[in-house]
Amino acid sequence: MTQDNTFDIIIAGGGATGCVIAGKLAAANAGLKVLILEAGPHSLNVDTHIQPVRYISNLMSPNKSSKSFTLHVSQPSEAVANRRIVVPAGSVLGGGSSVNFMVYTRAAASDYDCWEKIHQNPGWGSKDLIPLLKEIETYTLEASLNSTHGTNGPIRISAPKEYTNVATQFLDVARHYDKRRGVTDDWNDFTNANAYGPALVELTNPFPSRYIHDKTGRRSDTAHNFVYNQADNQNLVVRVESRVVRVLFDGTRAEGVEYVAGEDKVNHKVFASRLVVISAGAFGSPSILERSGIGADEVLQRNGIPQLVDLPGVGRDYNDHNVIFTHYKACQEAETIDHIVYGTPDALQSMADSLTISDSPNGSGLNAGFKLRPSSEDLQELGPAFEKRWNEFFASFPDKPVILGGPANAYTGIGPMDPGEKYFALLYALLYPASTGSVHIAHGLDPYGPLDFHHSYLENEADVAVYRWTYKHLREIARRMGFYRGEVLDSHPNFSEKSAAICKPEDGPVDINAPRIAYTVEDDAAIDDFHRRTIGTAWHSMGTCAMKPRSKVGVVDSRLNVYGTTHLKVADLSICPENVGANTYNTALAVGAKAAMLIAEELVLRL
Ligand SMILES: Cc1cc2nc3c(=O)[nH]c(=O)nc-3n(C[C@H](O)[C@H](O)[C@H](O)COP(=O)(O)OP(=O)(O)OC[C@H]3O[C@@H](n4cnc5c(N)ncnc54)[C@H](O)[C@@H]3O)c2cc1C
Repeated sequence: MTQDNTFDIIIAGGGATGCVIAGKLAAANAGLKVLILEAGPHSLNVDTHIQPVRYISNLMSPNKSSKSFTLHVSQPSEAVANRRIVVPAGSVLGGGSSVNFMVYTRAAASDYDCWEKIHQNPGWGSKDLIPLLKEIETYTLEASLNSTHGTNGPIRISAPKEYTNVATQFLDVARHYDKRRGVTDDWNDFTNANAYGPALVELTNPFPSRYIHDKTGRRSDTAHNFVYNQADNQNLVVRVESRVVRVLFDGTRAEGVEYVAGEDKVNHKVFASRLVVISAGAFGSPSILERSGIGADEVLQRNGIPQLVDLPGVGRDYNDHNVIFTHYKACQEAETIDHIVYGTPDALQSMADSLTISDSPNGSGLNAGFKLRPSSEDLQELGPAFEKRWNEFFASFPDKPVILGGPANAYTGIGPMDPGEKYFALLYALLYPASTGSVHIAHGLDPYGPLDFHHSYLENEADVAVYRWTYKHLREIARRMGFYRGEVLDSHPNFSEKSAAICKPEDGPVDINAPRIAYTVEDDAAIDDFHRRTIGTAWHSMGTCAMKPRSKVGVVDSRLNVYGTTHLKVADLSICPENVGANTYNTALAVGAKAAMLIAEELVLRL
């Protein structure tokens, strides 16, 4: 063991959460030796990571598997028409924060309160986490600054100062068609859960606000804002392209980790005198635990790994937000970003400067959105399949939306586009899927081996019912929009030719007061079938090392300690004991800040 191989703290995984933990602790404690081991490459000043405009082309690039993403391929499932679903996870310093869509939404306060009260985690309620989230951000949208937003943190949130006409038209129709809900000026105060938002310039707090620096136009990731900004701190060490195999133990005390690095995959060992923190995300963290002998008996036996701690919760309760995209044809007046989504590298380069500035309306392609809860009338339509779920999970928590989504100013499907045509998409993501899946290792100690991954999308009829209701509701809004020219057939249900719901090209919209389309039982089956054939990930994986009592099959306690071990914590979205009603980067920031606090308390460090 050489001096170079001993650190105070080792962070296994330099993603959204890991960079916050490492950066905060290193910045406040000059002598503290912190090592980040990250499976992916550096992101320092790399265009595809810092220029917001490149996020879609980066994700859609055929080379995405090579560097900054790991593609997790699920087992086929009947509930999704026997497809295997691919879930890309960021694999680069900054993790998801360096590749994500930068959409800024925040959870419901009751999400964290349930973590605290129902799942018995003192210190994790909204009263504890909201102040941390306030501290971490600088929210640059002026007039609507409410008490939950911060003004002095490293993560800068901005909003476009102009909007595409697709966004404004969507919201205009929504506010006139769906008068019950209306348009709000702050989605992100932890309470607002049933409205469209807003994109109309007289309103002050547009949705989605973005994790984009208001002055530089750069992505607000955790790699640059917590780690690369400390380049002169010799005690904060980052080793990239270094994949952690397992934790090394002295008895049940974590004393270091084994990892492989470089083209030749050379094996290394490093040691932590004070703490090992696993922060490798919802796929990586349970895998590292299982390779370390911590997990369910049968999983470890299948992989020939001797058991150190019997912890059957490892890899269970995989959760995600899944998403559906429907596409509509638009007339030529619609402002879309198809040229960006499908742009050549040269075209992207020439647009990059102007499109990274915060004034750009088109930088993200998402300028409006909604968080919706069904009304009592809607609940009738949703029927018995959703009733139990509603009563048990949603009814007592008015801040929990059921579905989140919005219009995207582009064709984001995989089928051919007609050259010269314009499109918009309506996307909708289920926020608290009722069914949960699992992630386990399947190749022994091989850290590159594909995982045994079950997503569980649409395995519960309650989830199927919510999607069916949402499809119908959004189609009514789309067909009232002035730009609407009919549905793109291969991204809608295959209704029978005789159906009143059949999709076809149209010359223009229907009247705002037109009757709703009447769907038959066969039509409903076609909608469900469409959802099963097309549902995909919303890139929000979590829950596989849940913070719950051990008796309730938890993996870590409320101080993030792995049960049955010492000097070992897990800190990333794998610890979420239950889903949140928003995009998940914000919750990763909360977990990072809270973990840094807990570690500082225990190791008597400054923060
Ligand atoms: C394509 C995409 C779009 C998204 N869009 C949005 C959005 O618009 N808004 C939003 O709020 N959220 C969004 N998210 C979600 C958000 O980015 C994630 O929820 C968040 O990054 C999760 O943080 P984490 O720390 O749990 O994991 P990650 O950020 O995934 O970090 C885990 C890190 O661990 C590394 N790792 C894994 N295994 C190992 C190993 N064995 N050894 C070493 N390192 C390892 C990975 O390479 C990765 O860097 C998106 C995510 C993706 C992937």
